[in-house]
Amino acid sequence: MTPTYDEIVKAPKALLHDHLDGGLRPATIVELAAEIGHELPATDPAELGEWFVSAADSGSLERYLETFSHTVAVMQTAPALRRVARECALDLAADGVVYAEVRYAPEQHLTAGLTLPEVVEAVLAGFAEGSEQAAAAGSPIRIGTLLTAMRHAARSMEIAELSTAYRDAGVVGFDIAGAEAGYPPTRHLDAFEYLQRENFHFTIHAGEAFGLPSIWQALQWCGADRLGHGVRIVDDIEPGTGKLGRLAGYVRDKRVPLELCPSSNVQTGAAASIAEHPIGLLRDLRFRVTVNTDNRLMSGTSMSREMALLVEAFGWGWAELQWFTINAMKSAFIPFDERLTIINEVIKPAYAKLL
Ligand SMILES: O=c1[nH]cnc2c1ncn2[C@H]1C[C@H](O)[C@@H](CO)O1
Ligand SMILES: [Zn+2]
Repeated sequence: MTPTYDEIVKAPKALLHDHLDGGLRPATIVELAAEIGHELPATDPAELGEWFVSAADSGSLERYLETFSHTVAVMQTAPALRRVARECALDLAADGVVYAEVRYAPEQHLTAGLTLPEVVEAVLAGFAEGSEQAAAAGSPIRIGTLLTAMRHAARSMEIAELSTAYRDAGVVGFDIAGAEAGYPPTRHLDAFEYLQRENFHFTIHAGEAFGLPSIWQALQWCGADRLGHGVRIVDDIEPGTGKLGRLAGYVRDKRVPLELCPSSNVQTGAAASIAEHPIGLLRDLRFRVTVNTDNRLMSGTSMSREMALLVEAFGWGWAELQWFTINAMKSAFIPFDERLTIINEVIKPAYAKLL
């Protein structure tokens, strides 16, 4: 039986790659912008939502990223950050996401005078509040935070230290994001080496707008646990035969998790369409594939919508959706026993009824 969108919403899902500043409710942006006098391209929430999707639909990562100036602008105070985080937890839970790792770059939220710890604490408080409300409403969700450093900037060591300082308070990992071409991950090698010495976890946006050298550096120089996107690994797979080059072989053999984000890739030009997205090939070749939203606002999407699009494009069923979900849970940055509990007590029993 082909899973329908409504059925997919009800099934438990796990999400590893979602940006806090890429998932605001349009109505919240309108309210927060009015409070601080920030000018928006539209003040009607529905229109604003459409504006984000069409502006992000740009064919280039750089232009896609320009849309974040409006979301980041309204996330500069503790109450605003807390609200955005609370609503993020509620929206993900309402979509049936039971485990999510949500990321954002604390260094982008300092323009009104907050300190880095104040930013982190406001977001953690918002996630805690939202998760409590979601559980009370019957949709429990566990949220782990990833702190991102911007790859064009020079604060990665500071953000890495901030991540480990809050590791027992809900921060489960570190990431770098932003324009990829011209900003290789090795620029931040000191931060990654620090995190390795601290036995901490990190993922790196790599292989999205730039190809194999970026993936190779992220893994072999920086020691990334996972790849944010990583979709360009297909450049190391021979068309037709599926023969893997050395790097693709390494990624598959080591079960390196790929945080694939289909709709986002179509918008930035990393994939021509959902149907032509390399996720089909990567899944057939049994890479450790996960499905993610990246930026729900900019893509007008949700975890359930991404899965429904894949079901439609590739004819996949519950077996594949369960596989993606378990892959994500296996690749999460929370402790092994906690991952196993979610797999065995939440995910498997629910999919057993659907399969
Ligand atoms: O897909 C992406 N690639 C690179 N950078 C991204 C992507 N989505 C969001 N970002 C950036 C813009 C945000 O302001 C920042 C932190 O979440 O991360
Ligand atoms: Zn991303």
